[in-house]
Amino acid sequence: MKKHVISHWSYLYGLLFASVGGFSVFHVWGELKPTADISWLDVLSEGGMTTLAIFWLYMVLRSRPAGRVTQLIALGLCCIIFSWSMDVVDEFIRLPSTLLWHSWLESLPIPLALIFLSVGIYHWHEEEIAISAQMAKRERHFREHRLFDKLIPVGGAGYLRKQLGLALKEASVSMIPVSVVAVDLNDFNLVNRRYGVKEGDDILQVVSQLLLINIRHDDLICRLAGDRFVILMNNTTESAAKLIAEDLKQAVSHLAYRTREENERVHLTATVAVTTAQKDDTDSLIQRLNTLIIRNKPDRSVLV
Ligand SMILES: Nc1nc2c(ncn2[C@@H]2O[C@H](COP(=O)(O)OP(=O)(O)OP(=O)(O)O)[C@@H](O)[C@H]2O)c(=O)[nH]1
Repeated sequence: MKKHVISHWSYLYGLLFASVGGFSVFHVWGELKPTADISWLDVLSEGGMTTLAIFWLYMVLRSRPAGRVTQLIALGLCCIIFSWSMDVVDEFIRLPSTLLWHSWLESLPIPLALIFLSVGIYHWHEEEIAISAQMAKRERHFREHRLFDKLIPVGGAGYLRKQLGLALKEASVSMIPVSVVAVDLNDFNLVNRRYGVKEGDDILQVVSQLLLINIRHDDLICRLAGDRFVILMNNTTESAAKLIAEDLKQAVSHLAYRTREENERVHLTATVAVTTAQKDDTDSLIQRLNTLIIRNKPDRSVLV
């Protein structure tokens, strides 16, 4: 069943329609104020507030997918923009005090806006909790999207180093084992060459999702470089990490990815390496993992 979704343009049309209605009220019943009566400071502050609210609406519509939360927040912001823009017009045009419209135009949209925004923010909060639960394997102690890869939605090398540093510090106090697993695709340059870099990007995205699904809830996955992913496993012995690494290797080799253009099945294989921290710092641990990956690489990988 097709889901009913309000297009982002509808908010603009609704706002324009309401504003034309509001301006018409001023035009029909109002009279221009003499320049001396205009408070330019109020015009400036109310105009600035309206511009800011338009910017908020733009940011919300640009960054959020269509849906209930976006609808409620956009409607709330539309009410605010309408009310504040009427405030600006009010600085230039005087309406007779007998006209009820006058107060309604400016004051009615604000309580409506607060209701829309409150309900919208409540549902946004619920949505964030659900997203945070899903993101737990990608971000552990803090959220810093600067360190996140735009293409592959997991942390990059910088994020891994930060998290590894924290984990090693914690482990030195609590004496719990910290293991790291590297998963490196074999002959990925051939995939790029054969299907193009765009398809290669899509494959990397799919592989990152596949690894995410197959790691445990408390593990953290990051992309160390190109086609190399590293999973940080707190409180995990080397033998336990090896079992998971083997599962990840199997998962990659069973992935049935089909290319968009040729609808061809891409057979991927991966090399895995596992090591456990022993009085290591971040650099020595990553260096050992990289050396192990190189050592474990097969002479030739299979790409059909
Ligand atoms: N599509 C795509 N390719 C990338 C990205 N980052 C790195 N690569 C490619 O990944 C390939 C990695 O090359 P290598 O390090 O030689 O790895 P490999 O071809 O898998 O060879 P082995 O690891 O020795 O099996 C290079 O061709 C890079 O261009 C990316 O973000 N997207």
